[in-house]
Amino acid sequence: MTGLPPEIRSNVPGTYPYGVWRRRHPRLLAQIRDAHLYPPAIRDAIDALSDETTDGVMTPLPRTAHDHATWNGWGREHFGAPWPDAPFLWAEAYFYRRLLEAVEYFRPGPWAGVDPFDFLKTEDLEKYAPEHVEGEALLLASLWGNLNDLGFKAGADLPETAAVGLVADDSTEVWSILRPDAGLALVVVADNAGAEIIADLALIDHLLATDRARTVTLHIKPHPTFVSDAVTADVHTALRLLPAEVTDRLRAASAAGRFALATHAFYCAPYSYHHAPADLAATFAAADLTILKGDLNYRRLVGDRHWPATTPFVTAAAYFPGPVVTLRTLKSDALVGLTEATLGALDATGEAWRTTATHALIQARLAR
Ligand SMILES: O=P(O)(O)OC[C@@]1(O)O[C@H](CO)[C@@H](O)[C@@H]1O
Repeated sequence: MTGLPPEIRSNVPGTYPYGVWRRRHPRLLAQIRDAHLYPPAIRDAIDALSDETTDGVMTPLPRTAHDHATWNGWGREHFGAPWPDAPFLWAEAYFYRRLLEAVEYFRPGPWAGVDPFDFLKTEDLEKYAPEHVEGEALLLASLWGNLNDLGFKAGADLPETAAVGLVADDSTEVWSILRPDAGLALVVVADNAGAEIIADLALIDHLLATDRARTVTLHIKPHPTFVSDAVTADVHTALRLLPAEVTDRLRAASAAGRFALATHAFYCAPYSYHHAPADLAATFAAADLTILKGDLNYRRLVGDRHWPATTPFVTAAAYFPGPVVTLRTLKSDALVGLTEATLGALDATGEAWRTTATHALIQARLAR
């Protein structure tokens, strides 16, 4: 892509993405290895991935992988070099694909289709306490639900700081188009399972019940990735935990064709939405509004790049095929749309406010 700032890479010691490769991923891999009855071959494959990603060079998927050719094409320029030298977004997406290979997720046998992150999702849900939220607060509940990111928590190097506040807030504009009886066709691109998808479903129910939305399509991941990203099974788990009346309305909306799940292989591809394939771009273009949830979707929306944080959001999101709003807690470096005053005040705190999920944002580009 021309005219965009340089991509964020993870090869600079002391930076946030550097720590993801040095600390978060090795810890996560060891947890996954030890939580399952994996045979020695799988345990060794997980350990080999840990060694490769920390001190080795990136290697391709085996020829037996169904998507070997696709990843080979995408990865040609990165294979043979240390993992942190590749763009951070690229390398993380490939890391999660390689993990599924190590645990034989796509291979016929006892581990086929077994979500390697399920034990973390289950453990987390045991702590879930339902909250009663109504009206416009549902948007904020869905936003802060994004704290429920188990990949992020696997870092375990988080400060015990409570949520502080919004660094940008376009919610008034968003509610002005999400008005009662607006009858919009919405796409919601989900992020995490557990408390986040539960809050998303509660918001979706409200939008459908008030006919703000005529239809909602909830886009989820085609297979497990980024630890807690929601797949179909996680939506079904969430339906069991929502109040019965919400679940009943969502089931009725689904039966009536007003609420549907969708997915796309591109959601696990290592690229920003600038590279969305034509069919997915057409889906975004056809929607009256796309709601993108979470940090990773934000990085994929604006591009995981060294943007000056005061770049207007509408400039960074200008290319997106239709009206878009992003609900994100700040867990990585990419950031646009701040005023000079906000940026100055946050930087003056001396805190790692961009990457510790203490802050969040609601940014929208509603014009076509
Ligand atoms: O998309 P989410 O769940 O909000 O966050 C994804 C995430 O955990 O992955 C990256 C680091 O590995 C960061 O972008 C972020 O912390």
